Amino acid sequence: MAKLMVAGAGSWGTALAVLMAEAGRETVLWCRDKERALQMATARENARYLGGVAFPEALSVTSVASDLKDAEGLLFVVPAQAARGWLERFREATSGADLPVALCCKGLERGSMAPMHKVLSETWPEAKGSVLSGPSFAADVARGLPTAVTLASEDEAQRSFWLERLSTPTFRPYASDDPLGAELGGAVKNVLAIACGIAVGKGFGESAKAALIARGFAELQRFGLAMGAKPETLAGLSGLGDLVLTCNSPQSRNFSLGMAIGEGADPATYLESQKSVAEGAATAGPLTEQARALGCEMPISEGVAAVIDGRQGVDEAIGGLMNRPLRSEA
Ligand SMILES: NC(=O)C1=CN([C@@H]2O[C@H](COP(=O)(O)OP(=O)(O)OC[C@H]3O[C@@H](n4cnc5c(N)ncnc54)[C@H](OP(=O)(O)O)[C@@H]3O)[C@@H](O)[C@H]2O)C=CC1
Ligand SMILES: O=C(CO)COP(=O)(O)O
Repeated sequence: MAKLMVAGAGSWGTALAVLMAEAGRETVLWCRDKERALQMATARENARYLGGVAFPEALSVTSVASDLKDAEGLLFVVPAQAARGWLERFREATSGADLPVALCCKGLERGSMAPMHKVLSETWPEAKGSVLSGPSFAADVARGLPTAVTLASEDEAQRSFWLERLSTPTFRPYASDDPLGAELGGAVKNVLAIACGIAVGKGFGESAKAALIARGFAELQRFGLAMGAKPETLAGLSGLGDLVLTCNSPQSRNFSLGMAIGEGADPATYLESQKSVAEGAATAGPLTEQARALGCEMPISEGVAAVIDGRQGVDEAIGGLMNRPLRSEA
């Protein structure tokens, strides 16, 4: 089997690269910073984002985008807001090759409101896009803990390509033909995890959190269906599965962001202090903008967007949610 490239040397890209290499697949991890790539290649670990996880022998590191020319597939793990520029660079580096690309980032692009597979088709139309999403903390996957995710593509050949390469004794991808649904679940759950974190940070207790997860899932479904996703995808690993994971653990950066806000932190100041990405913060705006355009009610996500953008304080946003007109649950 030829080698795979993983682009993006944050915690998730590194965990996926380690997973692939541990299973004996020749893997190259691309990092945008030349010096950091050299450091990782020498130290045989990514101390900045995934310290303590040794790089297997089959893993090499590069900062050269054109190394993708020697790869049979790309796992793209760059944060959503930076995806467009890097996809353009990778297309250029491969002269527009029709390469399998699995999109692993979870967010909507600010401005265009586009999901990542749309950004891929606009920037690199020859690429064969798939989506890898689902409940999977990088640290769990890198430690070899059992994990199940969704691998979605409309193209059967692409599903087979990735299922064969991604499955390991501890990592189980399930096939789906609904990349849009798989992507939207991952993008929306990040926004909802911020809301759950806020509730926990405020000390609201488990009942409030359960209510937010259930009403949040109603929002996720409403939005997903309005966008054209399949209901079974939204109720699967990449939707409900990832929502439950992310809304219940401080291991989640989105949940932790919410907790800090609930405890009184200023969102912008907190975000500036973090090296890790909390995708929900940037996705809340485009998500709610798109929802409004579709006439789709998302009051929890609206509250998160207002708090993140500084339009509302936390107490005002919570008051807004609790005082909405009474309605049916459906
Ligand atoms: N961590 C996880 O458990 C999971 C994460 N994901 C998704 O994976 C994606 C990547 O997140 P993750 O690996 O966690 O990231 P981390 O928070 O661990 O690290 C941030 C990464 O983003 C990079 N980055 C920041 N700004 C830019 C930019 N402008 N251009 C290119 N790269 C940039 C950083 O590079 P640098 O160090 O050079 O700044 C670094 O590699 C996200 O969409 C996330 O939602 C999905 C599933 C699980
Ligand atoms: O997507 C994730 C787990 O599936 C990781 O969530 P966070 O980005 O909130 O850490």
